[in-house]
Amino acid sequence: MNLNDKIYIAGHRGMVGSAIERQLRKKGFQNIVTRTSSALDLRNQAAVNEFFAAEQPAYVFLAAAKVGGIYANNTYRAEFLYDNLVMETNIIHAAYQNEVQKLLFLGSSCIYPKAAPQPLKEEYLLTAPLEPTNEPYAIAKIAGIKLCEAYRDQYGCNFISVMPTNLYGIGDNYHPQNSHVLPALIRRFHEAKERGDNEVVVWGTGTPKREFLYADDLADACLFLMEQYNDKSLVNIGTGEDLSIAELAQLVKEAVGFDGSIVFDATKPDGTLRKLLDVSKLHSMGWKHNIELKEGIAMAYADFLKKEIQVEKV
Ligand SMILES: NC(=O)C1=CN([C@@H]2O[C@H](COP(=O)(O)OP(=O)(O)OC[C@H]3O[C@@H](n4cnc5c(N)ncnc54)[C@H](OP(=O)(O)O)[C@@H]3O)[C@@H](O)[C@H]2O)C=CC1
Ligand SMILES: C[C@H]1O[C@H](OP(=O)(O)OP(=O)(O)OC[C@H]2O[C@@H](n3cnc4c(=O)[nH]c(N)nc43)[C@H](O)[C@@H]2O)[C@@H](O)[C@@H](O)C1=O
Repeated sequence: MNLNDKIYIAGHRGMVGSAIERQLRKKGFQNIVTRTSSALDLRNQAAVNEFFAAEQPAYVFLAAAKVGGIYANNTYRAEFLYDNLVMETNIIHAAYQNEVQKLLFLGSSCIYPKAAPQPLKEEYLLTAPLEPTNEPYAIAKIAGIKLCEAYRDQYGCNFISVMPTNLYGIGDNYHPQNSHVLPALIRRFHEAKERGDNEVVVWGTGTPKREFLYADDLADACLFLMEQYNDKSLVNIGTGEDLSIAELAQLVKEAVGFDGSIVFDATKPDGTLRKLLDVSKLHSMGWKHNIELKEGIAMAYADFLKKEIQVEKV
């Protein structure tokens, strides 16, 4: 990518899109095109075609999606399938028609089979059934991967797919039900501390294990791959380290400074028991994450507090 190339970030207001924009601007890229979802609904094929024809971006980061945690995925199953299928299909087809030089598609670690061996290697895709709570989202993401592969095979498009692990960071979604576990726990422990509660409820048994990557590290890896990687096969992006939800809850409790106890609500779903990514492919290319979990949680909590103060002021 040259510094004056036109780059479109789909989903630039989201946690990942905004981190990609920060990284690009830090490196001196200025010719960045963005649209909010109200200015351009990416489910509208005619509007997407019109946008690409007018703007003619050279590079595309596809970070727009319907995103959420285990409850949202399991509840809004139709939206997670429909919105994601339509958005990625519209963008990938328009990128082909308008001769975009390179496109990076963001998938997710949930595309791998529920019972796959750990750590999850890229070649485990489509080898066994998926986790039921997020099957619609995973099917949409797998379709996105297959679109990138098919447009490469048939038309020679340089479209690549990356599979991030669970992410967190600046601008995360703190919705009490729809968010992912890390922002949900930051909010729940913080509110419990403010109210002086004795306990905090954590969903599930606490035994599932998850891997967490700070969004700015993910953005750095996306830029690295946009510059360096031109192959058909997917690339996992993570830290290669995981911990149990009970251990994560303890870390968040300490970061927030909550004194009470943690209780587990086993009536809530655990989801996949483990989904640790094998990141040896990315490491062998020379990329490794920078921000460790404890430091990242402290930064995410600081961002949460800043937003909470802003909301109080309005
Ligand atoms: N968060 C995570 O833990 C993980 C995320 N990912 C992937 O990373 C990518 C980004 O996720 P993340 O940043 O967390 O998600 P966010 O929910 O923070 O951001 C999603 C973005 O998508 C845009 N968007 C949603 N619907 C539409 C629409 N109909 N038309 C136009 N834009 C739309 C939103 O735009 P606007 O703000 O303008 O409404 C928003 O900026 C996704 O592909 C996700 O699947 C992968 C693994 C884990
Ligand atoms: C990124 C990834 O995100 C989703 O998958 P997930 O990894 O299961 O995501 P999660 O963050 O919501 O939960 C992780 C674990 O944590 C537990 N848990 C405890 N307490 C809370 C809690 O308060 N909220 C949430 N959400 N989970 C909680 C929860 O029960 C589960 O065991 C996918 O649907 C899919 O979209 C995807 O790709």
